[in-house]
Amino acid sequence: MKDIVFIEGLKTEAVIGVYDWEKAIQQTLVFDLEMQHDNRLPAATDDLSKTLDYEAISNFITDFCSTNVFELIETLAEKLCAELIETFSIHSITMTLRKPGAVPTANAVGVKIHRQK
Ligand SMILES: Nc1nc2c(c(=O)[nH]1)N=C([C@H](O)[C@@H](O)CO)CN2
Repeated sequence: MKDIVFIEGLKTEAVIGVYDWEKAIQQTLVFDLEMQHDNRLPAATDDLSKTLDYEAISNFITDFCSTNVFELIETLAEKLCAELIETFSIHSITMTLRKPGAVPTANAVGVKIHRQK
């Protein structure tokens, strides 16, 4: 089963970073998510409650980022994936997390993880 629900380019603000100056500011993070989900049941029933609600998940991510402080983006990605899997009963997630301001000479830096229930 290869169906997915995805979220692309979700921008959030977070206090994140290893250096002291980073602990006093908000920085932009950008998320891409691919979540495995059998889309046949929601399609057959036309019922939002049978699918992964990308709006609810986006709001959850935004809220998580604004209420948690970490040094590494690895830690944020790991803990957020665990919470999403538990809260929304997600079978598996591939999460790409970019920190656009971190290395001005790079197009993008970040992490990509895949986690399963
Ligand atoms: N693999 C990582 N490398 C770095 C991280 C990180 O979270 N994961 N963080 C930093 C600093 O916080 C950086 O973003 C400041 O510009 C450096 N390397």
